[in-house]
Amino acid sequence: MWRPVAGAAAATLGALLCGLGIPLVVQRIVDGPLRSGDFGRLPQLVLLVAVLGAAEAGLFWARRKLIARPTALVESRMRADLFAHLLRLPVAFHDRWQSGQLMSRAVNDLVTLRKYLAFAAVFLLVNSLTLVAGLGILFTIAPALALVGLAGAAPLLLVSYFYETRYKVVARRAQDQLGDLTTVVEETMLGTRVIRAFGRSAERTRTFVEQARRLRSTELRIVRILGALSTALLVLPELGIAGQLAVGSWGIADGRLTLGQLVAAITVSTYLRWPTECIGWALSETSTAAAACDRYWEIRDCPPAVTDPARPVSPVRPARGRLRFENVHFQYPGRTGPLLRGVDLEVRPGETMALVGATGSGKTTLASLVPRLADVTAGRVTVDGVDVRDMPLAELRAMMGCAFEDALLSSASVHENVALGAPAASPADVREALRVACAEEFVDALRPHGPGTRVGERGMSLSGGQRQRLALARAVLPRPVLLVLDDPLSALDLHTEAEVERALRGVLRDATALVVAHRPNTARMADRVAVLADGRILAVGTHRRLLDSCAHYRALMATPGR
Ligand SMILES: Nc1ncnc2c1ncn2[C@@H]1O[C@H](COP(=O)(O)OP(=O)(O)OP(=O)(O)O)[C@@H](O)[C@H]1O
Repeated sequence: MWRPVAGAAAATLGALLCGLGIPLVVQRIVDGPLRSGDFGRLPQLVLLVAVLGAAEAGLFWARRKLIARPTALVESRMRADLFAHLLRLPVAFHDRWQSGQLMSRAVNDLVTLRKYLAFAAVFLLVNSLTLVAGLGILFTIAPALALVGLAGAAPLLLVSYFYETRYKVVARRAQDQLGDLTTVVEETMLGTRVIRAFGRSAERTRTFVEQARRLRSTELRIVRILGALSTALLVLPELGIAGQLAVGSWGIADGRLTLGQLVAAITVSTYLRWPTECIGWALSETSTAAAACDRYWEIRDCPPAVTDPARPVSPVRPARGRLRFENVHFQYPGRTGPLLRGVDLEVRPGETMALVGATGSGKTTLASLVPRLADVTAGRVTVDGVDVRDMPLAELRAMMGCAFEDALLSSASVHENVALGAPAASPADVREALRVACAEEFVDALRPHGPGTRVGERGMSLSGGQRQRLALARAVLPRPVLLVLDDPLSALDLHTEAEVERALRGVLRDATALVVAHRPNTARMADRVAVLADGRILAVGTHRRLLDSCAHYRALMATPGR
């Protein structure tokens, strides 16, 4: 990768040197043929100017071609790395961060970085070298004129520093505001049903316009800063050139300078205006790229909370599926006090345990500790006696099937969605899972391709109950030893619920299952029920026995809608 980068830098340097060579030939023409009237060598010198000009253009073209591939590679590698990292970060991280901010970092900021590496960084390096080389040439042509030019350009350093510090702050603000704007668009598109149903379209539009207005005013500020900077970059060298003309004319009158020296010096100075301007632009791009880098590393530096163990312990083979929570404590970062404070619970091999509790009591959280979507703060969760934190993550997750309340599907086909956890599954396997989840009939009726039909973004072309049945099919497809189902029947009508229940019983017989349950029907289906209250297991028993012995359970089951 470094070869094309070095090649590109060499090509740019060569191009700029060709450009700088032209004034030297011009000096020869003015002080030679034009002065003496002997035009014999003029065609060669003119040809040399043309060759240098053509070489300059050709080398610029080569630079562009050479740099494109490595910078695109850097961009795509960084993006892939960030994406993989995002998937390793804890669920709590994603709950905290706006997805628009993450998207703008994974997409826009990396485009900014690629453009910087492809253009600005190379230009910054090469133009700085050109400036040094140009000044060297100026000094060899006419030291006095070089000093005058330098005096004109020196204040540029101060001016650049002044504007760059301001630009840096505003560039970062613009990138953050772009992230906020992306979030508004994303949330609005995802929540379009709710927004329209509650008549909030006008308000969302106002929010969007307000955010866009803020971004616009920040961008206008950027334009003002860059405008002032580029004016300074244009005017100050011009003043230097004016000074060179004045001092040069005086020198010619005095006989200390030749006309050729003055023309060459002015040509070099004029030529150096572009690198000077370019350095100003490249410095502002450096600030933008630095802000993009900061934003990238802000995410990349977040440590993944759930990682593979240093010394992994393989799950017991053949797995029996004994699931135990031993004195489990859990606290969400930033929350006061633990949510779970000493949960002890055992789910025997092949047993279905329903988990019941008031809203917000921590049922989903407790269930999510099994596939390690989060890790316990204290205590441990074991499968067949092995702490889940000691098992290789892939092996742990391969032995279990999960279905969550929100039944999230991606905009792929039904088959791809169901086979998410078992990509090698055959159409027959998928059909069997669909049968278990009572989804076969509606899936076959999907047009145009039945199970090959795409389900739209987040599966929104399906009803809530249909999505839930597909999520259930996805959980049972690999025939897992352990099933974690978070209220898998909540969006089903009573008739479908009874059907899915019947089919589920078959699957649940072969697996150990922890099922978060809100409805009595789901709880009744379980062998035993655990009641979660105040961060602990209040009671464990059969549905019938708990109805008789546990007032809290009775109250939960009596709540309308359960
Ligand atoms: N990522 C998070 N960060 C901080 N707090 C969270 C997070 N996720 C959930 N909580 C809080 O933890 C508590 C328990 O949430 P959880 O979803 O586990 O409850 P639940 O019993 O499953 O509720 P429900 O029956 O309504 O689904 C709630 O007060 C919730 O606000």
